[in-house]
Amino acid sequence: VDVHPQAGRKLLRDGIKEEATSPVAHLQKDQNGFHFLFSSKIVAMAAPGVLILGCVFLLPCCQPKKKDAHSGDSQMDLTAMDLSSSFEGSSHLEKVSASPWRHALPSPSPSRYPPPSPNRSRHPPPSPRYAMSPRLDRFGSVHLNFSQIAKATHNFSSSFKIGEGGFGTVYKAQLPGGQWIAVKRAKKEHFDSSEFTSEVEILSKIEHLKLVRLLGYVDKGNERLIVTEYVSNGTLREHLDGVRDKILDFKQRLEIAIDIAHGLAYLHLYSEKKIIHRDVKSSNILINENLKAKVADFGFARVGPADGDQTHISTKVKGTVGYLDPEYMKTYQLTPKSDVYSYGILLLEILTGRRPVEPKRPIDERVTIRWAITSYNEGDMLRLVDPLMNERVDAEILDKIFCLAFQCAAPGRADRPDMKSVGEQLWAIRMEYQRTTRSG
Ligand SMILES: Nc1ncnc2c1ncn2[C@@H]1O[C@H](COP(=O)(O)OP(=O)(O)OP(=O)(O)O)[C@@H](O)[C@H]1O
Repeated sequence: VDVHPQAGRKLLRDGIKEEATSPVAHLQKDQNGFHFLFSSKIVAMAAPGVLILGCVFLLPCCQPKKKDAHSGDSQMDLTAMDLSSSFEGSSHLEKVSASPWRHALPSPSPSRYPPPSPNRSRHPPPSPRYAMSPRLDRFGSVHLNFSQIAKATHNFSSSFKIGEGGFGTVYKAQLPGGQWIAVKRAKKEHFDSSEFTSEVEILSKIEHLKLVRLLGYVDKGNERLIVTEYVSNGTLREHLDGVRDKILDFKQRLEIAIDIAHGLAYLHLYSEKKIIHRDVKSSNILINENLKAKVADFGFARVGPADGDQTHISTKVKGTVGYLDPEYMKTYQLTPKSDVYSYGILLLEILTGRRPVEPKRPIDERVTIRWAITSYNEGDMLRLVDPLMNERVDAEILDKIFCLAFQCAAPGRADRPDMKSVGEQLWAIRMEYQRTTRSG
C-alpha cells in the first residue's frame, strides 16, 4: 500500500470542516445553561448503532477470539459469513440483554469462513524475516536472543507473569543494565496466526510517547516473543475498577483521554502509514507511574487505506464486543473512524466507570451507550458520572465531554470527528476545566 502522508493530512483536514456540522453540534441548551436537550437526530443516530451493538451479543456464529474473565471483554474475529448469517433473526436488544452476553457467545463454530487450511502446520517454520532477533534502529531498543530473555524472566516464571491475553502470556523482566521490559510470549496455538507478524510489523513502524514502544522481538523455532517497554501501573480498566491505589479524579481521567487521543491521532494521521488499531479498549491502555496513558496491543492493527481515492479497506471484522464500530460490522469497511467509534465508547467508560456492556445491571442500563444517551436526554447527566469519582465537576464541562463521546460513537462514520479534532476538543475542555477550578 502506497501512502502519501501529506495528501492524507490535507484530506483529513478538509474532512473536519464537514464534521463540524454534525448532529451533536445542534444540541440545545436549557434556561439554566447546564442541561442540553438532544436533538431528535442524535437519538435516531444512536438507535441503529445500539441495535447493531445488540445484534453482536446474539451473533450465533460469532467466535469469541478470547474471553478475559477478569475484564469481561470478548474479542471477536468475524468473517463475512459469520456476520451475514448472524444478522438474521437477531434484532432484539432486550433478548440480548436478558442473557449475559459473554455467556451467550457460543464456542467456535465449525462453519467458520474461511475454513482452516488442512495443510497448515500448527508450528510452521519461522518466517525468514524474523529468524533472528534484529537490532531495531531506535533509542533504547534491545538486542536479545531467546536464552537471554528466558534468563531475565527466570525461565518464564509465574512470579514474573504480569498478564495474560488471547495471544499469549506477558512477563516482566529486568535486564542486566537495570531496564525493565515486558515480554509477550505467544501461545503455541497462535503460531500460525497473523497477530505476531502484524504486531511486530506495525510496532516497528511507529514511535510515539503515547504508544507502547517496541524494543525487540524473537521469532525462532517454536518461540515468538515481543519485547516492549514495561509500563508499570496497570491498565486503565484496573484503575477504573479501583483495584489500583487511588481512584482517578476528573483531571486525571481527562489527561488520560487526551493521551489516548494523541496516540490514535498519531496512528491515523502522522505515522509513516495510516494505521488503524482495531482494538481500542480500556484493557489495552497501559498507565505509568505518572498516570500517563499509552496505547498497547497492536495484534489486530492494520495499515489503513492509502490516501487518494481509497476511503476504506475491506476486511473481516475484528475487535472487541461493545467497542466494535457498527458500520464496519455491517459493511466490513474499515477506516480510522472505526477506532474513533471505539474511542467514543472508551471515553464514556472513562467518565462513567462502566464497561461498554454491564450484564448484571437492570435491563435498561446494560448497554452503557444506550443508558447514557437516554439519561442525557432526560436531563440526568450527573447520574452518568462515575460515583467513585466523588467530586463536583462543572456541568458545562461534563456536557461537552459527554457530547464528544456521543459524537465519536455515532453509528455512521461520517458523523464522527477524526482523532485530531477529538484531541483539539479535549484540549479546549481542559482549558475550560482549568479556568473553572482556578476561579472556583
Ligand atoms: N508493556 C506492558 N507493560 C506492562 N504490562 C503489560 C504490558 N503489555 C501487557 N501488559 C499486561 O499484560 C496483560 C495482557 O496483555 P496483552 O496485550 O497480551 O493482552 P490483552 O490486551 O488483555 O489481550 P489481547 O492481546 O488478546 O488483546 C495486559 O492487560 C497488561 O496487564
